[in-house]
Amino acid sequence: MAGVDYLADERNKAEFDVDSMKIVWAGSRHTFEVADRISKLVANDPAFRKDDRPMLPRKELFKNTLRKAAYAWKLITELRLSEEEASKLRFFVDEPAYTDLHWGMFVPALKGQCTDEQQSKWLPLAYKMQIIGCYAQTELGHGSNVQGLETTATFDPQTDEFVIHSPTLTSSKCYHTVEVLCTWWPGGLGKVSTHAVVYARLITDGKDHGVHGFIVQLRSMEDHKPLPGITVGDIGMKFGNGAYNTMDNGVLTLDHVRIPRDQMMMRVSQVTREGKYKQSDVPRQLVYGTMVYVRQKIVADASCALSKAVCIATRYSAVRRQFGSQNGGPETQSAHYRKSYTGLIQVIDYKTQQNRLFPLLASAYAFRFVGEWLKWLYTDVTQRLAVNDFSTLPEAHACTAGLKSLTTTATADGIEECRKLCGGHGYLCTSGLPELFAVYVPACTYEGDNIVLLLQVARFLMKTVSQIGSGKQPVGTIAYMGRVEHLLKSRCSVQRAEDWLNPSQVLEAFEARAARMSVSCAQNLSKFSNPEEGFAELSADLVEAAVAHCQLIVVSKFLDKLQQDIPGKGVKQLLQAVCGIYYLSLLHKHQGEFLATSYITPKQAALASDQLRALYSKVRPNAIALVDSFNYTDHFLGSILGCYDGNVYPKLYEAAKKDPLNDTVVPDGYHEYLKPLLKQQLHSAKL
Ligand SMILES: CCCCCCCCCC/C=C\CCCCCC(=O)SCCNC(=O)CCNC(=O)[C@H](O)C(C)(C)COP(=O)(O)OP(=O)(O)OC[C@H]1O[C@@H](n2cnc3c(N)ncnc32)[C@H](O)[C@@H]1OP(=O)(O)O
Ligand SMILES: Cc1cc2nc3c(=O)[nH]c(=O)nc-3n(C[C@H](O)[C@H](O)[C@H](O)COP(=O)(O)OP(=O)(O)OC[C@H]3O[C@@H](n4cnc5c(N)ncnc54)[C@H](O)[C@@H]3O)c2cc1C
Repeated sequence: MAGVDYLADERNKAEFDVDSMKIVWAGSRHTFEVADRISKLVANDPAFRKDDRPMLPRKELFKNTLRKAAYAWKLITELRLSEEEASKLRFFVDEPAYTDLHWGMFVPALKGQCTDEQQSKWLPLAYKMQIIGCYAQTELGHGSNVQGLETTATFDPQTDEFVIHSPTLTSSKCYHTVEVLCTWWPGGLGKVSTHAVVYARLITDGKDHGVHGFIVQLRSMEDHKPLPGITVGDIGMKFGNGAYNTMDNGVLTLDHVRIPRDQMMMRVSQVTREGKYKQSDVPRQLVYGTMVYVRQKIVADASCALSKAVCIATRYSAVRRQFGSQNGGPETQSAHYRKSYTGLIQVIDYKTQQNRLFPLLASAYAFRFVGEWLKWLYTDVTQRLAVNDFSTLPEAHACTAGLKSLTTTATADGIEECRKLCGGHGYLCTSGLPELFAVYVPACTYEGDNIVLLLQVARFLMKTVSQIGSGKQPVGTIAYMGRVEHLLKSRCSVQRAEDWLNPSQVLEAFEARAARMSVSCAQNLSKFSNPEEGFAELSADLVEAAVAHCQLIVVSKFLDKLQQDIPGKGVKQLLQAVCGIYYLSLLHKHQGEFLATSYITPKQAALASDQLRALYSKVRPNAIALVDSFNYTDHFLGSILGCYDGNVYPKLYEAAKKDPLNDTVVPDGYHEYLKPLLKQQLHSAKL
């Protein structure tokens, strides 16, 4: 029944203006309009079909990705799309590809790590895609420990070149096999990139200056073959069908490969013609600047991935019915469902479903707003760095690392929860959820393992606690530590469930919990004579303190957002309810910490749960409208369960018919393997 909207009744229940919410979600009217136009352009172009991905063999899958990326580039140039429109187009094509690394890491590395002169040489080539680049940092043996990288870049003053080399060791520990220390993992490296930013230990005159970035040409611009000394290829299939296998993550060995001296990225430090090493007036950590940039991008991306999963699970939860009476259904049902499902309960009305789904819906909004704020913080730190103000760099590192960790962990777990919320059908590839999970879950590992990153936050917290009383006033996201004395002794004043809607009360609860956990860790650390030993021993507690701090940031940025002027009927009220669900569900989940740090009492925790349930009821009639506000096309969602019109069952049935296994009624292999087996059983039965 084309044209029927099976979710129309749900949409009619909305108590807020969806068009206004769409603009809040997008960030501005302009961003909304660009996204809306470009997403439709992609959705309406059959060249960007993606429903066949789980079925394609790797080679075909990869070739398809190359085709789509080339076609996307053709559109970008022919339609003269702006940088913003082009990046939206790649986003809505929704297929991991070498272009993510080219635009997402290679270009930012050139911008952040190269001198102006170097940028004027390399950036125009990269912008026109006359060269394609990747970010080659991780080695087979070293990922998290960047300081431990073993590839070397040795300056040769005779020729004014660097010799880049991946060492090969014969390891007796490894059953006498050869252990190759190569670059391993970079996306786009395996089959596509012509160039790479390679991270290697800089050696001049026998002295090791640590890890620096170098621009290395990998492949011939004539025939795409690897240049002399370079061995390069794909590292093989990764988790899931389709999924991240569209990406050519690669392996690279460099055997005494020579590059000109001016291909060392020289913004942070330089090597002169005479081979002298010079450090600019900027902190060495700026070599890690590209990672800070990408972590900030990943936080913004988390809300996209989580909102997709939540949109699918919410729409399907309104369509799906289980149990209930056969006689007389809720009056809000559409004619179609009244006829076939009279009286059955929509699974979204089960409180247990709401208790799993609505906190994820709220997290998607929370991550959206914290992502917006983090983008601001990143822009701010970049502007400060340009005028040699490095004061906010440690906070920017802690925020990007911590929020990357928090949001990607919650999003990966959230996508899997959405799959379960969709029952059996969630396990079908046509639900879109298995592929979404498989593509998303490595975000917990790439750009810094999430635990390793939380430990960086913990170091920042311990440093801040150790400076309390020294006269150095903590600022920004850590300013609450300046009020630590008050936070250590204050008590929650909540007396009624509604008191949990008071923003200043909520903020103090999250601040007190975070401050108390950090101070407790610092006190325990001080019992160790060797601080590094203490840090290692207490690392599990430190990670929990870091999570508490990061959750405080997300909550406070959501509350800040609500202080702004938000136009549109009922929009602000709904966002207040969504925000309440976000922080109260966190409070409920981490009740043990709020209670153990003695800021709240068990009675106040119970009142928080009462308020949370009340907010579920407030959000329930608005749930479909809240996910419609993401403004996702059916193409982008890539899910039958999440389709806009809710007409799930016929679509599932049709899609199943199209599975290659159903091309024939009798399967291939019947004559070889099934028939003889069945014959044999028949024979023995007769005996
Ligand atoms: C599906 C698509 C999603 C896309 C989303 C959108 C994104 C767009 C583009 C992305 C496209 C595709 C996604 C795939 C990309 C994946 C790419 C990669 O994975 S690249 C490789 C990334 N590798 C890592 O992240 C390694 C992790 N390790 C580290 O970062 C560091 O080594 C460390 C943080 C663990 C620190 O190590 P450590 O040895 O303990 O410390 P150091 O001595 O190095 O540092 C001392 C000092 O420096 C401070 N520090 C550390 N890092 C930074 C930093 N980045 N910025 C500023 N300061 C930093 C640290 O705090 C210490 O400070 P002190 O004051 O001395 O305490
Ligand atoms: C899909 C994908 C794409 C990638 N793309 C790129 C790319 O484009 N370019 C690139 O250079 N790299 C890339 N990588 C590599 C990625 O950045 C690293 O895998 C990542 O930084 C984690 O490092 P690791 O693999 O060494 O993990 P490990 O550090 O070996 O982690 C293994 C375990 O040890 C734990 N651990 C490690 N150190 C500590 C510690 N100090 N304290 C406590 N626990 C610890 C971790 O928590 C984890 O549980 C990619 C990886 C993936 C999966």
